Amino acid sequence: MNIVHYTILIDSTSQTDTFLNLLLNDKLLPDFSELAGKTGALFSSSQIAHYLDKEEKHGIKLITKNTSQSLITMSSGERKKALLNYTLESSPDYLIVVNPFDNLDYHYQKELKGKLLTLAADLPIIQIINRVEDFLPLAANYAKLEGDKLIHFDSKTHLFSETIKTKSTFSKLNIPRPLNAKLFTGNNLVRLRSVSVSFNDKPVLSNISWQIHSGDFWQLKGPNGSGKSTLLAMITGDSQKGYGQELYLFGTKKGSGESVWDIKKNIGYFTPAMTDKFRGYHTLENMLISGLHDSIGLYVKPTEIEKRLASDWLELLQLSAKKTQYFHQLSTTEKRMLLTARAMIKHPPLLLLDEPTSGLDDSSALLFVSLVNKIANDSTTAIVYVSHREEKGLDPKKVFELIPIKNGSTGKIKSFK
Ligand SMILES: Nc1ncnc2c1ncn2[C@@H]1O[C@H](COP(=O)(O)OP(=O)(O)OP(=O)(O)O)[C@@H](O)[C@H]1O
Repeated sequence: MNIVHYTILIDSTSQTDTFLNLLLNDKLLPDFSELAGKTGALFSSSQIAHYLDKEEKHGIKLITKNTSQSLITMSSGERKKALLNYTLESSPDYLIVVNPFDNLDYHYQKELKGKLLTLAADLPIIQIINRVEDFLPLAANYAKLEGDKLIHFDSKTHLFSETIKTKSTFSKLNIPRPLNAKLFTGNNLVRLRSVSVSFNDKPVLSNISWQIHSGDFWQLKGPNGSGKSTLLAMITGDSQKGYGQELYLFGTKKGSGESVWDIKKNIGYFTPAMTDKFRGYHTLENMLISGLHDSIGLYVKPTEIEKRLASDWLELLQLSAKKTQYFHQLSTTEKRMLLTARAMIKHPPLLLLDEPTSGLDDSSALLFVSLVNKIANDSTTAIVYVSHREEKGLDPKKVFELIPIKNGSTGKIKSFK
């Protein structure tokens, strides 16, 4: 049997959800005529979000029915593994994989690549990717999704030459100065000494010691399940695991009467999942100003000074022309840049960026990274950037790497100075 595969390149203009919907409902004939009447299965982060929502809302176990853990408590890599097993159980006629290697560590990427290549002997695979390095070598039909249009290419080389079009980087403008805010001004932002964490007797972090100082630029690395999110949750005050341990946040020992708000006001935070929280009609200006008030929408009338500050940020992001547009009208890349600017607008002592480029194409990732480097250069805000990828152009000064061993991960520091 001659199996037909597809490779489809996407970027921040692609209307991927609409495309997938049409494809799965047989509405993309004649392009995919050999799939007509067949049942496809989807392996994507949107499916994980769908099942997270379903399992939470209805208190049922779907993709986690064979495990003792709920989906919400799993690490991103563990969720992807669970989704793949669940998807393949339904014996689909064809498989759509969207950015399958995002959020996965090197070893699981390799394992998944092998698995998909084996499956491809019998199962048509439609790979939808935005990073050239994620290309799975399948003899395939090649196309690019531009907006809602599928443009066909006769070879992989022609398709990928499309991605080399680099977008402009930032102007020489400095990042706008903050307004006066009562934030922590000390040098020792975060200090952990021999901190350990277990979940239900499963050790995750073992004897972690780490200090984050004002102006630091860290990359936080470690394989799937090594405890990166667990560590971040302790720093943001979202985990109770730090109580009774040597964990100091912004000059205060964890558990000495501080509120979560005392911690959070000193932290700017961005992770791609946040984009979905802003569903209403928020103008770009209001979105930015809401970062000064730590609110999701803006519920107070902005002052002229706040408006001026928002306008300066929009100029830096080259979004001034879209000032009166709504957030949901922006491209994926623009949304991420705006939410990062929102996290940074008050120049918090600490900025946490959790896999901020996952799901971005190569040139968008480069643009995003240049914003992060600019923030690092133009401010005293310390940055912690979590990423599995060796992010091209990213310029951290130190790396904190979690190394899993039997009793939980230990931390290793690498400094580039
Ligand atoms: N509430 C919880 N209950 C049980 N186990 C948990 C809980 N939270 C985290 N874990 C487990 O702790 C381990 C570390 O998870 P964490 O999410 O911190 O890893 P990570 O390094 O961020 O991984 P990834 O790169 O896959 O996102 C995982 O094995 C996870 O299943």
